[in-house]
Amino acid sequence: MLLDVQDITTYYGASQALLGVEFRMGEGEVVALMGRNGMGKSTTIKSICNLVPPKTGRIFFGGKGTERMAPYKVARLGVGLVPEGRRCFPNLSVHENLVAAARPGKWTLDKVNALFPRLQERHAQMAKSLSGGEQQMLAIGRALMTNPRLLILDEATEGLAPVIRQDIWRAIRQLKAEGLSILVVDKTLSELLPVADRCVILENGRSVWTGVPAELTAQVQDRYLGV
Ligand SMILES: Nc1ncnc2c1ncn2[C@@H]1O[C@H](COP(=O)(O)OP(=O)(O)OP(=O)(O)O)[C@@H](O)[C@H]1O
Repeated sequence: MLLDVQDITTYYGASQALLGVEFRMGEGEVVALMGRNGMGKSTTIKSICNLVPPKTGRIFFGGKGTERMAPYKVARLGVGLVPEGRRCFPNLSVHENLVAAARPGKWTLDKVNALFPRLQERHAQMAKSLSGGEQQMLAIGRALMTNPRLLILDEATEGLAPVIRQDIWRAIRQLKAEGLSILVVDKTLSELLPVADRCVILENGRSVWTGVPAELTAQVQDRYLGV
């Protein structure tokens, strides 16, 4: 078991955002975390990273309980987060952004450059002058440079041009093929479902459905994803 989220509840001040989320991920699995807007997907991710620590429940990463662990320590255990809004260092170059994140492992500068040739072509450019899609690639590249055991992608393709989205989905498929464990939140089901091994659906801060993509019938989609 790589990640074991056990019945967590999470608050923002007095307001409760998660009322009981549980799911597990095995090594090498791609899990799609789904649900309508505001149902708790980002909060679940922030809870896993201890950016907003859960109040009750437990989270184990690689068998280790992460409660009271500082976010950087959770990252060091091997959780690589690409947060919503693709944060990079704006005044560092592409190259500097990537090497600043580096930790030893199979993901090197060369490998990231091969995954995203657009980044290689722009290695000396300041991150702030990249397009939104290129910044997203840089954010993913940075996370990979930490050589994570689990990559978390929160809306990594949102608001990007179609060609760039294709590049990012191609990269995600390649990462899966290489055996990387990925927890992914994304609204494009036509891309997400073929790559997912399993889906976890949240509703009002609770995990309410889990299954393989083939079980995600139109009925289930209507009920929980309501488009
Ligand atoms: N910083 C915050 N302070 C207070 N409440 C918050 C904060 N962030 C999120 N919430 C609330 O927590 C609940 C879950 O939000 P969350 O962002 O986790 O949902 P989500 O499923 O990721 O939605 P979206 O797809 O819209 O990002 C919502 O009711 C939201 O209003």
